[in-house]
Parts: sequence; C-alpha cells; structure tokens
Amino acid sequence: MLRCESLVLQQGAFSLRADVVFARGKVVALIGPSGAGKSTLLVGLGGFLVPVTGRVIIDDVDVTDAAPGQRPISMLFQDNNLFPHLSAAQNVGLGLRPDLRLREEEKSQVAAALAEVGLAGMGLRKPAALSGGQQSRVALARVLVANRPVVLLDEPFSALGPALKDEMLDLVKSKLAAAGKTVMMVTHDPADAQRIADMVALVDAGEVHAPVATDALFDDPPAALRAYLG
Ligand SMILES: Nc1ncnc2c1ncn2[C@@H]1O[C@H](COP(=O)(O)OP(=O)(O)OP(=O)(O)O)[C@@H](O)[C@H]1O
Repeated sequence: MLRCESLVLQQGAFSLRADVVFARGKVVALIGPSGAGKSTLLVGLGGFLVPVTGRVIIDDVDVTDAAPGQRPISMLFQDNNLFPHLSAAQNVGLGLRPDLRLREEEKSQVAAALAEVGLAGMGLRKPAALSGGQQSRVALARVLVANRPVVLLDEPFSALGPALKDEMLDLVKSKLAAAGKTVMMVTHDPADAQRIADMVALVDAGEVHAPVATDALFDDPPAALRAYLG
C-alpha cells in the first residue's frame, strides 16, 4: 500500500495536495488536464522533490526522508533513460548493480529479463541499434530486474505508435501487475487506463482525488472527469 498523508508538493508557484491511499498490487492510472500535477506527484513519490508537508508511507514504512535510490520504487519515463554507450544487457544490468560488476547469476537474470520482454539474443546491441519499441522494452527489462514493489510510469510509451503502445501496456500488466507490483501510470489517453488499470485517480487543479475502480469511473464519470474527457 502506498499512502500520501496530507502531502503537499511544490514546484515554483504550483502546489499539489494529496491525501490518498493506493492499494498494493494494483495498477492505478493518473489522469487529468495538462499542468494538473500528475508528474509532480510521481517526482515527489520518487523522492526527487522534498515535500512542503506530509508523509509518504509505503507498506508501513515512512519513506518521506529517504533518498530516491533508497525507496522501494522504480521509475520509467518517456525517454527511457538508456545510456547510449552501454549495451542493452548493460542498461538492464544497471537495475541490479550500478557498478555493473554482475555475478554469473545476475547476468542470467538480465538475459531472462530481456527474454521476458521479447529481446532474447539482443543483449549486445546498443540503444541506437534498437527501434523505439525495443528501447522501451530494454527500459522495462531494467525495471523487472530491479524488482521493486512500486513502479511509477510517466507516459513511458506515448512516443510509440498505437499497436506498439498497447503491446507495452500489456507487458506492464502481464509482467509487473501479475507479479504483484503497485503500478502508478500517468497517461493522457483514457483508453490506456481502460486497457490495464484497476483504478483511476483523477488529478485536477493541484489535487489528487481518491482512486476509483476504472469501470465505475468511466461508466459514471464525476463532473471533473467529464470536463477533462470533453
Ligand atoms: N521545475 C519546475 N519549476 C516550476 N514549476 C514547475 C516545474 N515543474 C513543473 N512546474 C509546474 O507545475 C505544474 C504541474 O506540472 P506537472 O508537470 O506536474 O503537470 P502534469 O499534470 O504532469 O502536466 P502534463 O500532463 O502536461 O505533463 C505546472 O503548472 C508546471 O508549470
């Protein structure tokens, strides 16, 4: 379970309030207008922004003062954050050991993760020799080997075409959600939420609303969601 207790995050003149609970092992889509604060929430949960007030609690541990690397969290962004001079396997290996001094069993874990995302045998390729979709798969494989309980996704597949994006969303569902991870995903596309999210939390005007079951939300959208959906 991930709990934001009276959390206030500030970026410049903008402030975001969150007093919500995200259930463990669920996929939650964060949707809402541009500038509403979705990325601010993920950056704050990741530990890259010191809260003005409030606490962040993950599985009963208060991580509010923990550095990003000490949090039980992996993050995946649109740019995939791959190092161009490292091979796909090395980029994945960073999820296990930042110094890349991998033991044999860790190298096997990397190879297995690459196979899980459909990149078996491509470990030696550098990112420039991979398509956009394949690069996204490398970044996802790194999240898999890191094996943290919470995964934050900030529009990671929005640069991909619709079919590739759906494939990646399905991988998130089958590899992360099925493994019991708590997944929070920012998206602008309600279809993404309907495809893989158990719950949807609306972020609107600097406030994170409580997550609601996806079907229920879209069957009977509250006024703020209706306004956003147009
Ligand atoms: N580094 C920063 N300094 C000052 N203001 C910032 C900074 N980063 C974001 N903001 C402001 O915070 C507000 C929320 O931005 P945020 O990126 O969280 O919104 P968002 O809901 O993710 O938007 P989008 O859907 O367009 O990505 C915006 O008004 C933005 O201009």
